[in-house]
Amino acid sequence: MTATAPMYPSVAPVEPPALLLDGIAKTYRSKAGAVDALRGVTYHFARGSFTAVMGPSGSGKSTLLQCAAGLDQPSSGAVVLNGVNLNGLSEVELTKLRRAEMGFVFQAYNLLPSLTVYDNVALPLRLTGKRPARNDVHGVLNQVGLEGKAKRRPSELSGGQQQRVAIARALITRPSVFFADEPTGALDSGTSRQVLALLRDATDRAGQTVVMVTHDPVAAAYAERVLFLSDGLLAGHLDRANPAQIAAAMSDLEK
Ligand SMILES: Nc1ncnc2c1ncn2[C@@H]1O[C@H](COP(=O)(O)OP(=O)(O)OP(=O)(O)O)[C@@H](O)[C@H]1O
Repeated sequence: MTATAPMYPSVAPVEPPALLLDGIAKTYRSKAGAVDALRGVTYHFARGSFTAVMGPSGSGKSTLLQCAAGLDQPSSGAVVLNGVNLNGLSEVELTKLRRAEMGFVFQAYNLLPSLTVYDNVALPLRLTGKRPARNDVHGVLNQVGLEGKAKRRPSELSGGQQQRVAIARALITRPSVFFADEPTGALDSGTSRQVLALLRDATDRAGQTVVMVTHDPVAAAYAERVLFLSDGLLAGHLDRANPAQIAAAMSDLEK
């Protein structure tokens, strides 16, 4: 594994990174005491990159994703998305930015059970006040291989199909950054491959940026870079690694 020096560009890049984490730290305080979940993480995620984030349980992966997506605030440091510092935004501005620029794919698909597949996919556009074009909705359903399922309800679909609806819903706004937290955690290996291929495609064909937290070395191998977190800090990275190399690095970290 290669040590990950803070990836703060020494020369100004031609365009800002899709996502910059600038020294983010997060301390959770409760009656039981304080937990330093992140202890100063600096990293830039290049536009069009697919990065997996791995690390032992409790190393701070979910906290990193939550802070990066503006769902939680770091205790210190800054998150900058497409040149916009999230710290300076009001809750309303943050919600707007999230709806316009970010897509979310979680282990739990978070589909609305009473809506059809079509309406679930169209929802993010309706939330931004736009009238979804039928062709766009059918286009993303086609892209995820579910063109025949538009009128179904989520409960009538398999887990893998539901996750593909969730991906279609994330694709419809053409977000610049996708955040995925264990997107294949509940899926069998064949279905996982389809879902990961869709995320890979988002970076390769559409230049979108994917940040994916996973425990699965096979899933992580779809990313060109795997970042390892340990105890709230970046512990290193692997580039274009295969699942065996990723698993070996993980077991070293867990020793
Ligand atoms: N809301 C919270 N309040 C207090 N402590 C928290 C909270 N959320 C997370 N933590 C603590 O912060 C640390 C990092 O947690 P986090 O969930 O980010 O780790 P993780 O790497 O995603 O773990 P896992 O792989 O088990 O999901 C852990 O010690 C955890 O117990």
